[in-house]
Amino acid sequence: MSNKPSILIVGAGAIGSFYGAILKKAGCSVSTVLRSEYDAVKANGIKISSPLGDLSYRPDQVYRDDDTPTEEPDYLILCVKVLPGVDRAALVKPWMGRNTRLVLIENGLDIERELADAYPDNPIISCLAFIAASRTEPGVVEHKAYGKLVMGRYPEGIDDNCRELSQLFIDGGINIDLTEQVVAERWRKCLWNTPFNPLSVIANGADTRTILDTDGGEELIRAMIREVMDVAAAEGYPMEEKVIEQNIAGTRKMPPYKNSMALDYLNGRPIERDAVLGNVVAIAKRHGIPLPHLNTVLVTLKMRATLEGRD
Ligand SMILES: NC(=O)C1=CN([C@@H]2O[C@H](COP(=O)(O)OP(=O)(O)OC[C@H]3O[C@@H](n4cnc5c(N)ncnc54)[C@H](OP(=O)(O)O)[C@@H]3O)[C@@H](O)[C@H]2O)C=CC1
Ligand SMILES: CC(C)(CO)C(=O)C(=O)O
Repeated sequence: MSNKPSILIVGAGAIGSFYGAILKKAGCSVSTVLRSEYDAVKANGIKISSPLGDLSYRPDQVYRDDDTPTEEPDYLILCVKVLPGVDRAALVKPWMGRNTRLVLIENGLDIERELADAYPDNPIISCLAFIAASRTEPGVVEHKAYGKLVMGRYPEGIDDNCRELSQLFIDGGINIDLTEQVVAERWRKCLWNTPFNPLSVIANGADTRTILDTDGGEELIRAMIREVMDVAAAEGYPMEEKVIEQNIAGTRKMPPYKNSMALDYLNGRPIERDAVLGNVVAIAKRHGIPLPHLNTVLVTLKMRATLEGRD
């Protein structure tokens, strides 16, 4: 029996399956809670192709989301999409032990609070994933590139749990940046996600190159990034002016890329509109900051959702 911590992944899609594989490589027992992909994973395990090699594995236990738990994990890693109507606190409830550390690997802003309120005695580790990965079939994941996690205790600090978990990820072969200020890092990541992800949906799943090369596209992205920066600054997270050009230049260096929201949209799955954009607009309203570009995109997405019968 391994003396490494036990891991339970709730929501083993692209991200959960990949980071589960990394912890499996590091010698942890890794179990999964699944919904639609239960049968496929139970029968065949999880198949992952990756530039890091074949990361396929069989989870130690494969649970359905309505199973009764037989174990209390040391770390519960939550990787479901952050969607309205999905009560993440209720979703993890059966699996949370008294000593379970709750780890979020999910996009969006202000997404920790509901879990911190529900589990005030369990440490929460918040992570930002810089990775390109997607599900191609049930139980099959394609990891295309990158993989770094930025990780810190929520709402701030770095504790022994962060140190232990980050070391396991490093042992499994990925880079980790530990941060004392994970909320600031969420804002920093949203400088990219909040403009690019929703805009790609409005533009029918456009990739980064199309967005930036379309006449007026780069200018629009620049204006949207600036709006996110204004809100971040009002929340106490000012950023240097140069990050705007750094985000644009960094994106131009990448091959044309469809972000996770574009892929959700193209595959007919719900999009994380509110976690990535709606929450930024709501926070701006509290500060009385006008966001002409971001608000236009948000309202347009809402109109679309109404027409498609999704809201
Ligand atoms: N993919 C990427 O490259 C990146 C993703 N992210 C972020 O990571 C997070 C996860 O994204 P990703 O892995 O791509 O998403 P996926 O859609 O691939 O995976 C989400 C998983 O959650 C499962 N799930 C949802 N509800 C439940 C439930 N009630 N019980 C059990 N499982 C459930 C889904 O199952 P089902 O199939 O049944 O719906 C699915 O397996 C998101 O916040 C995303 O924004 C961040 C950076 C990059
Ligand atoms: C930053 C990026 C593009 C990849 O990590 C992402 O967060 C996404 O695809 O939503």
